[in-house]
Amino acid sequence: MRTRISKARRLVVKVGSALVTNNGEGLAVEALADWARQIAALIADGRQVVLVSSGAIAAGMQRLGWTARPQEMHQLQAAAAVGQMGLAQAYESVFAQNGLHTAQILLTHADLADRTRYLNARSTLITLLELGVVPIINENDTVVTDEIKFGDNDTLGALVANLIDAEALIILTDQQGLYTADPRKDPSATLIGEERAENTALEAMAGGAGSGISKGGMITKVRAAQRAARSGAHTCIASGREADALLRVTDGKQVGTLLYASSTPLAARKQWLADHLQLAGSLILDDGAVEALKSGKSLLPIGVTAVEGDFNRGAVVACRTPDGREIARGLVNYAANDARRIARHSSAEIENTLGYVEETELIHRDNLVLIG
Ligand SMILES: Nc1ncnc2c1ncn2[C@@H]1O[C@H](COP(=O)(O)OP(=O)(O)O)[C@@H](O)[C@H]1O
Ligand SMILES: N[C@@H](CCC(=O)OP(=O)(O)O)C(=O)O
Repeated sequence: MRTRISKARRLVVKVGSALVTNNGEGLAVEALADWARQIAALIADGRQVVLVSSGAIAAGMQRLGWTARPQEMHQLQAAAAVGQMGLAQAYESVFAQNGLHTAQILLTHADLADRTRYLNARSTLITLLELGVVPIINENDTVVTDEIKFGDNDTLGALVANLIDAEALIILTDQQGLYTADPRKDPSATLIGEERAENTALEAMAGGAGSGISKGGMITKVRAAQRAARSGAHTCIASGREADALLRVTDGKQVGTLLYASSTPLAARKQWLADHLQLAGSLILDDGAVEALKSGKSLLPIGVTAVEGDFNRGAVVACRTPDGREIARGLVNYAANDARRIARHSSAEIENTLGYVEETELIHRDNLVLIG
């Protein structure tokens, strides 16, 4: 089972507030430097890593000299804005020592719920990974209200894993992994080695946060693993204080708790598309494009003869034969009006026609599933 995680090429690593800020005492620069060293080794090994880091509020509180976490939203937001500066500076510097660039990405729930913004965030992250940059993500605490909040970064980590089709989510925390009960409260609790992420019995074992500065606790980590599994990612919950934790987990060693997914990211993505009920429109293909799709290729604008409906970039649309039969469906890279303008044109003509190029394909083959 552990070999599944050792094979992962694209990883999301999440580090919690308690670890990042030495239990709220200030940024744990040595710990950050140690994760940067391990992440650099993973990248040198040909892997891609996104880091989701908490700690802005705790670091901000420390900088402002506040000893208790404030209740009021605007004070938390102010602390996060102050702390995020320190967090970004510290990461920039520890990754630079390993010859790596970092990129700061602050997200809200609304960014991932909106199809267009979702695709934009996905493209940006994947571009950064291909450039060998380490994206460092946190919730955009300054603008969040309850409706657009992830609330905890375990959920954010899982959504990022969904977003970029990561094969693994590694959650580093202040415990060795998931225990049968909260070890702070029940000394007889034992560590779970591995379990299917979808096993709902896990939720009953997991409790809330362990310290005043953290948000989620173990329950959000278990739910994050379930969410990550939906897009085919395995989750490992491990101690961020253990030497070489990231390297050992990705080497397939028995570290922490492995909550494994039952399908692969690509299979899960295609299943999600196949199950999609609401189609926002249709693309009518010529015979050549029908054949291309059947042989596993992407859909290029040149093979589309007509565009039906009104949809945005990122919508799920049907691909139909000239006589109207649905043969595939997928996530479209251009809004309906732009798709109409580039239909029947070669990909090289997209820029002249629209004045910009989003992607050379109308639908990429990873975002396309054959029907019937
Ligand atoms: N079943 C469990 N196994 C391990 N830890 C648990 C469990 N239930 C609750 N916890 C608590 O969850 C804490 C980790 O979550 P949290 O405090 O949110 O940390 P982080 O900042 O890393 O997200 C642990 O310190 C522990 O007290
Ligand atoms: N965005 C917040 C993260 C809060 C949070 O989820 O913390 P944790 O439970 O420690 O992962 C911050 O940076 O302080």
